[in-house]
Amino acid sequence: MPPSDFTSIPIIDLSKAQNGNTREELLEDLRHAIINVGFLYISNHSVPSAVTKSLVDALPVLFGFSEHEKEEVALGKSPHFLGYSATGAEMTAGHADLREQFEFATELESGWREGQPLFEKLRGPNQWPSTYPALRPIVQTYISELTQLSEKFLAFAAEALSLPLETFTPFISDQHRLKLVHYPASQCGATQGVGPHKDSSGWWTFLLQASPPHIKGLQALNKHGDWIDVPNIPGTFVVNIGQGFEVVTNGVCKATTHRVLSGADERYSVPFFQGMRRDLTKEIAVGTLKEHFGSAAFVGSHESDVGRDIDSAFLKGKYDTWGDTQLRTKIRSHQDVGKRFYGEVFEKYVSDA
Ligand SMILES: O=C(O)CCC(=O)C(=O)O
Ligand SMILES: [Fe+2]
Repeated sequence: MPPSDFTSIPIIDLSKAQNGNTREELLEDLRHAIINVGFLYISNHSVPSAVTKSLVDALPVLFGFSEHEKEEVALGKSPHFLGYSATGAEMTAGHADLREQFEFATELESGWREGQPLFEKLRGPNQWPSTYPALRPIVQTYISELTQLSEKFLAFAAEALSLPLETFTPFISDQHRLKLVHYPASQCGATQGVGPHKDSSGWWTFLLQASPPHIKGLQALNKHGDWIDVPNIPGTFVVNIGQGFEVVTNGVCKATTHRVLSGADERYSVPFFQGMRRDLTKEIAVGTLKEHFGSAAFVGSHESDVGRDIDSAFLKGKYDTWGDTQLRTKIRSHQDVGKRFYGEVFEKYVSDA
């Protein structure tokens, strides 16, 4: 069986890094996971359990908001695509997703000025619900912890791929995004919570499955086309590769397709999308590590892959920077925001194949 035909998701214990004897084992396991699976759990990650618990406890409160309270922070009002979107507002793989979500990001001022690239408008403040002031510190603490964890993880990833620890740091954005997601119980058997996709928001995704372990839903696709369950293992985060990282590693580390099935139980989850620098050009993204990832050390991992072509809107599209591609993706999935705040490029971005 080729190594990429995984049938379960590996668990990487980050505490192994503290001991010289187990560190090599950790790096070897990680190398296998990021080259051959694209999905993994991390345990002993050092994010305090009190931080995750506060966030998990906030979810039923937040999603229990009245329509009026949700409307107060509607994503449709934000040029930065931050806020609440209702069930059915998003489509994946041609079907409406059965989920509602609040999107937050690293808290930033909107400093866009005339003459700057339009994608700089993606940067800007969150919308905080006025009736739930306790939410802001909970979300901000969580974003700050996950920012640190994701940076620490990138250093491990670099080491596992035989690169200097800081290699990936210059690609990281000042803005990371966090979605609080609620999949309502489905009335009619298993339906699409979110359809098959690869994460397009950037580098890596760090997902907290925020419902009890018996509630399943997340699945990853292996090379045989089998859907492999990714159950909630308490105390872990699920980590998966985004399309940006796939591009920078020249396709050696693939963004793995995944989906969520909704079922008889409602489910909560919280993906943190580590952001990629908006002004990153294709030339730098592809060129910087081309030689390293084209070397013989990675040939074995390539050969059984059907699609050596990287399936990336960034590479396929007509836009030169990651920021332009991100803006296009956001406008296409939230056309009301696109029309309202990005009228000058709306038609171009939406009609462009
Ligand atoms: O809810 C989940 O478990 C995964 C969500 C997801 O894949 C996404 O939002 O990109
Ligand atoms: Fe995803």
